[in-house]
Amino acid sequence: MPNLIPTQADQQVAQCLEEGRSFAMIAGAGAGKTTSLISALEHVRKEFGSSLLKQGQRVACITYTKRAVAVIRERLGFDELFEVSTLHSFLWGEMGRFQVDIHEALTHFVIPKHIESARDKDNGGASKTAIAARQKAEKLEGELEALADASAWAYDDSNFSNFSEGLLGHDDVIAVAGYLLGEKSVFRRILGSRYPFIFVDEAQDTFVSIVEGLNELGAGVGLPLVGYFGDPWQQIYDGRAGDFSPPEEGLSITKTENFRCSPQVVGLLNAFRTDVEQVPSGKAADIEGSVEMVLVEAETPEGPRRTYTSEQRDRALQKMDQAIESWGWTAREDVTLLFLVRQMIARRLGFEQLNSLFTGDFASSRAQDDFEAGDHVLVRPFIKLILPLIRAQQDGDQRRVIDLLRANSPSFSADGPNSNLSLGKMIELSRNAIEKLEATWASSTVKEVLLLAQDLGLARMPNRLVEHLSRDPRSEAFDKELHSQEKGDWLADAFFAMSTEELSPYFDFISENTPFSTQHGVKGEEYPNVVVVFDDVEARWSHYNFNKLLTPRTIGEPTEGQFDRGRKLAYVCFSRAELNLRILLFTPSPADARAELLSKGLFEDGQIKVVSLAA
Ligand SMILES: Nc1ncnc2c1ncn2[C@@H]1O[C@H](COP(=O)(O)OP(=O)(O)OP(=O)(O)O)[C@@H](O)[C@H]1O
Repeated sequence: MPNLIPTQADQQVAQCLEEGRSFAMIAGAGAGKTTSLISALEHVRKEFGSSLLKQGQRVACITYTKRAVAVIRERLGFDELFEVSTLHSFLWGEMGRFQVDIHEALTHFVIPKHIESARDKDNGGASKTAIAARQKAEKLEGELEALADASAWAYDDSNFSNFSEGLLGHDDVIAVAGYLLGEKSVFRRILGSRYPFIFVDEAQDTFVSIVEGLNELGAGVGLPLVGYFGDPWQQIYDGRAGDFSPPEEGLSITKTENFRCSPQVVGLLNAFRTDVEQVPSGKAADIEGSVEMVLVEAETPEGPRRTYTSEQRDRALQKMDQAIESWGWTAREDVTLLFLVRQMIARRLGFEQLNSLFTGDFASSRAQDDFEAGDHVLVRPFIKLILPLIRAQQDGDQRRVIDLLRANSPSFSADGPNSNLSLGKMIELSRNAIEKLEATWASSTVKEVLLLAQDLGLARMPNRLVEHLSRDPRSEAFDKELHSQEKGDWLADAFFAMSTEELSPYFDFISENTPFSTQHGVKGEEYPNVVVVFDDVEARWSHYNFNKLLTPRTIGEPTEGQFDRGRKLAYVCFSRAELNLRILLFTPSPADARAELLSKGLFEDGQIKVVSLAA
């Protein structure tokens, strides 16, 4: 990267690398943690690279997302010296050979723990929860018994394990790895000799048992060395290491620069967070930005389960629009709006029913996650092919139409039935097919469109989807407990019966073509102008309460969980702004909230505006 400003924290890291001393770099938002990580890796390459390679050793760099893996690999020039992977794939790659130990971990530790937690939920009574927990425990006990001679374990890139088939899901890979790192010194020794340098990016999001195991590996001075980079205040998912520390005799390093945010935004970050005092640095230090808080009087929710009705949601959005207009930010492309929940975004963009369906009773938490990622089996053909095709056709982009079809469509793929046609003929055929699809789109149900796409051989249909399409709709009334394993059928039936109208705005949101994002979805991002919208009515009450977090004297004290989760999420959101930050808080008592915020010194008088309902 050009014009990198050297920092004291990076010098301390370099010193640790020379001494073989483990370390943990704690750095606030915008500090350039990725830059520090890359310079550490480059330092190791320069000083120790050739001797490591001679001894068949490599450098491990564990990061959080597949996207980060790609970025780091590229920045290192795809050098074989480095093993850059996500945590799960790194761990599985190293432990997959230890089949006997995996078996021991599962039978002695992992499955018994699952059984224990199911038994804890069973009070011996006849409630549905107790019965379901009992059944789960019995099923697991049966599986555990049948495992006696199972030998081959594989990692199944999914949320759940299937023990009887020898498949481990995400969580259990972590649990097994934690056991091996903690209990099996041979495993630890081999890991340390294969990777004398192990770096962990986003360490706050690593699992506690893994940090504990790595800390044992990297303890003392000399190799192997473990280096963490992270920020405890940016741990926004539950059950992660959060407050990580270096291995024994390792060095804690604090990086105080903020290269991203204007001094005004850094001012708020420093008032909000007291463990690291950041210094505006580099080019950002010379920028003139701004921070403003708008307190909007919130309506009392009148919808089911203390939520807004659609009309109330619209009125809240209108208030937001007024505020945006008052800043002169309406319809600007350089403004990003961050919401806690998607329902508000879905209402605004026009996919509210779709969003409700995939967050409602018929959706498992996995179904919801997949929907949020645009990768649920029911929506996948629309997101991967049908909508991109229609858009490309509307834009007259024939090249893209053909590329999409070649990559995704059974009829037009390289080994498909039309593969030997001339390009002209392909274009003609595809145009006919897409025109048919477009004509059907406006007046048909989702199911009709899917069946047509299947008939035309346009979209590759996942097996689960084909099964749903070919069965009759479920006729019995849905029972939450009775049908908990089959609720996907009701989800599919309801989805198939919808019109296609909401799919297009959902596609735009998923493709990041709108100014909206969720607060959880913006980790690691940076935007010039940010509006953070806090509306507790829209939040899950037990998890987040931003009124209690920011104005406890006015609204009441948050629970420990609300406090901890809320302040980290708020910090992540505030710190995305490079230039200007706006915070919109819906509060039942704007005047009192204003007084409290001023007394806390988070904002100055001119930075807080109040909008009351009568306005
Ligand atoms: N040493 C440096 N000199 C100048 N600019 C830097 C330096 N390090 C990082 N930057 C710039 O600062 C910005 C923030 O860096 P980066 O996104 O890596 O921070 P981060 O610590 O990962 O932040 P966060 O934890 O908030 O996601 C980027 O625009 C990056 O290019």
